[in-house]
Amino acid sequence: MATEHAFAPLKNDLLLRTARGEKVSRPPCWVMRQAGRYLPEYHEAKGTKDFFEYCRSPEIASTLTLQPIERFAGLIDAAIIFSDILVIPQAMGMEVVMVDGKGPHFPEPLGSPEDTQYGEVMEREVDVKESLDYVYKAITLTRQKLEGRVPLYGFCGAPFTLICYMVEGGGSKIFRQTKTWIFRYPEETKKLLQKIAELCVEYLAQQVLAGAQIVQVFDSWAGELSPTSFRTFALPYLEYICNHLPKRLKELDAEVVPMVVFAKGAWYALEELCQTKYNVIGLDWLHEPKEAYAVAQKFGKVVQGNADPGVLYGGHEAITKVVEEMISGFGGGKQGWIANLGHGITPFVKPDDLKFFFQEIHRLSDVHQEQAMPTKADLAAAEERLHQRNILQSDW
Ligand SMILES: Cc1c2[nH]c(c1CCC(=O)O)Cc1[nH]c(c(CCC(=O)O)c1C)Cc1[nH]c(c(CCC(=O)O)c1C)Cc1[nH]c(c(C)c1CCC(=O)O)C2
Repeated sequence: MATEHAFAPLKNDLLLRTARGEKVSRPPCWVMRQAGRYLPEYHEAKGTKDFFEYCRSPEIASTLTLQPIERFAGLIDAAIIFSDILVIPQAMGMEVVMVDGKGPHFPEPLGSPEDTQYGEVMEREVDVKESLDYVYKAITLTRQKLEGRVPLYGFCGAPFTLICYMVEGGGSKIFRQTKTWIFRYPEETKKLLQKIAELCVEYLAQQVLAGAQIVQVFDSWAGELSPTSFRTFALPYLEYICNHLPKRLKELDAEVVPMVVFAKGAWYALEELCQTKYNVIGLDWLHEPKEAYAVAQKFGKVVQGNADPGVLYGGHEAITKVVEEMISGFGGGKQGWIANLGHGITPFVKPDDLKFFFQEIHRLSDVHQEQAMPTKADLAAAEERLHQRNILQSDW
């Protein structure tokens, strides 16, 4: 095993054990975007600096990563490195700025494959090991500062979601450019997706070498695709990543860590995602916990999610109800479930309401009687419902 860095032993291994499918005493929890704008200490640390400037500073990135770990000490079971999915397009030579209150902006998005820019991007040699060195340094420093309190997630954006940003130039409502690319230029789109998938493998491998203990691939825009388009432009590249990362890690003499996939909005692809080599399948709140859990159990997969992030605006009673539904739906919470929101935490949430969400996960999983695992009849019923929904979807 590569011993490039010596880190303190892990004191809380609930999440890694759950990700590997083991039984645990309670469900591990964390939330996507847990280091972010809802935290007053985030704004304090950030000052007036540019977003990507503090992503590039290992000292600042590690400080921000640790903020929720310190605030929610004893309640939270994982850290996620403070960075952004758009560092890959940056490594590919594209300029990305973060506009306050608006989100990411590419001053020169990728034009059509008929432009010379496409050829340039395709031919450019990209060295993610060198150009994203600051991310690996931030990971190593964060592991040192964590002193084994909780494990650290590394992450990247999925190829499809990354090309959405690269061609749209930012967020979008109608995805005009993305849809033009996939429907008008499918072959060129696939070549670009493949190039990005290869970069993702190397980028995640380097994150693990630097100290990431689990990795997550965010396909945040998957839900913009039809099931057929998802199978053509998203799934094969998600699969490329999970099929190649373990091999690359072995080559580098690094530990093969658990892999998480989060394809937001792709509820129709749950079974297909369960058939990949990802260990954990991230769920958004379009999934009914009980139904998704039964499907995942059938394939021996762990799930992560899936409360509607909006419940954190709804006060204690609403939070308790959603947590109850998750715990009973996800088999009692002692195996096969990492508690999380169904997408990133949103601005304006009161940190104490997130704290209450975590406390309720601890409290209710403790009082919850050990549940029987789903029966064969439960599994068959869940499968039937899923097929019904797929049939309905293809009729639309
Ligand atoms: C789509 C996406 C992006 N970035 C990311 C995704 C995938 C997850 C998802 O779907 O939400 C991933 C991401 N971005 C950030 C993290 C940090 C780690 C964490 O706490 O989860 C992670 C895991 C920091 C961030 N990334 C961003 C902020 C806010 C920056 C600020 O205004 O201070 C943070 C803390 C900015 C960002 N970055 C991005 C957008 C669309 C925005 C603006 C909108 C928003 O803020 O929610 C791209």
